[in-house]
Amino acid sequence: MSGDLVVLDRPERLSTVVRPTRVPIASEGNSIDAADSPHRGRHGATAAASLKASIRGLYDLTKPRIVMMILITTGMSAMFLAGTDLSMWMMMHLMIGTAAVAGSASVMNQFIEREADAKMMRTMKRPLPSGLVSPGAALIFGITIGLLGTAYLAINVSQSTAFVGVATWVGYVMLYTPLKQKTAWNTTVGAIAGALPMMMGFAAAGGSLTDPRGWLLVAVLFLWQYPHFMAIAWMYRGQYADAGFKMTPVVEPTGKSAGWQAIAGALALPAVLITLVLPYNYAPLFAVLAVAASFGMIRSSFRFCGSPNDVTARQLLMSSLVQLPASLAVLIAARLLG
Ligand code: HEM
Ligand SMILES: CC(C)=CCC/C(C)=C/CC/C(C)=C/COP(=O)(O)OP(=O)(O)O
Repeated sequence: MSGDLVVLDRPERLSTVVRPTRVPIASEGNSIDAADSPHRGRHGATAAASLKASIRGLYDLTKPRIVMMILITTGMSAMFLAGTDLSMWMMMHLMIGTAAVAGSASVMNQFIEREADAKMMRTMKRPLPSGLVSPGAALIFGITIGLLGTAYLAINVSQSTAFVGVATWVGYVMLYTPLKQKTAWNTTVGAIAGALPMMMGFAAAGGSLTDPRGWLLVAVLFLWQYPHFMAIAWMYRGQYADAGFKMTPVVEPTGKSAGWQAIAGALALPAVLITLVLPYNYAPLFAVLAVAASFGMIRSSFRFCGSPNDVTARQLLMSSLVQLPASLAVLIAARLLG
């Protein structure tokens, strides 16, 4: 999910073990052989550098940027329900537990996709295809932080939060990830997994899993992912096809289907936002703000659908990255000021 830097490397450098003799330049996600290093012979320094690089590789496997985005959306959802009653201790526990479970999901996703990731320029520098981390180490790490994170949420936040976390993990790792190679419907399943952390935040703030407000919050993030991901899927359609991923623009190359899906998500989103702000004071004002926050992404979706190309797709991706924080800000403002 992240926009990894692509540094040239040989994809045939696939490895099944962490290579103790290689000193990777972790910041570049690249690596060089110890034999090339001027520090050859300084075993302590070499071992320390190798350990540091392996730790950095495990950290990168968690996809820290998507974890950060998930934490922001989860936290905003909790804030929307709790308002000024929000407990900072609860938030801290929610962030720690959710980061571990979401990080685990990303590690497992890359463990399963390590061969496909080696075929895409966008992902071939990741820790598994580049050989920085062994599949065995990734598997143990992913399972360990997933179990610890789930237990942490159940003990320190609530059992319902932990339950939704597990459902999200299963949806992402066991459904979305294998479906990417089978059907373009994978995006719908991935969007459900991407949106469920909203329900984790809602449940953490004391919300019931049957409260429609929680599901409206889930719907916000679910719908947003269509324009967000259709733009990305168009830009990387060649790489996705090479890696065997059946994204919409791969199976329907005109881009029209991707365009219509982007439009549908972009248009439905403000309707859900308006429904959420209706109960609060100044609802008409916040409804107008919700439409204003959505306008750029709606316009970009129509432009993309009318003429699917790399420029309109990039504009759509950019507008999606503005639209999400703007929408969340409108919701929080309605809750706190309305
Ligand atoms: C079906 C679900 C999703 C898919 C398949 C997806 C995929 C991606 C991909 C491949 C990129 C990299 C684009 C590039 O390299 O140019 C990206 C970027 C991004 N995504 Fe998503 N995403 C999804 C859901 C989400 C969700 C739920 C969030 C927020 C909670 C999110 C936030 C972002 C952000 C902020 C970026 C830009 C920064 C970055 O590259 O890390 N995405 N997404
Ligand atoms: C709390 C918890 C368990 C959260 C996990 C949910 C999660 C990580 C959602 C991310 C959304 C998503 C489908 C991203 C794309 O992955 P991708 O595999 O298509 O991205 P890639 O091609 O960059 O690997």
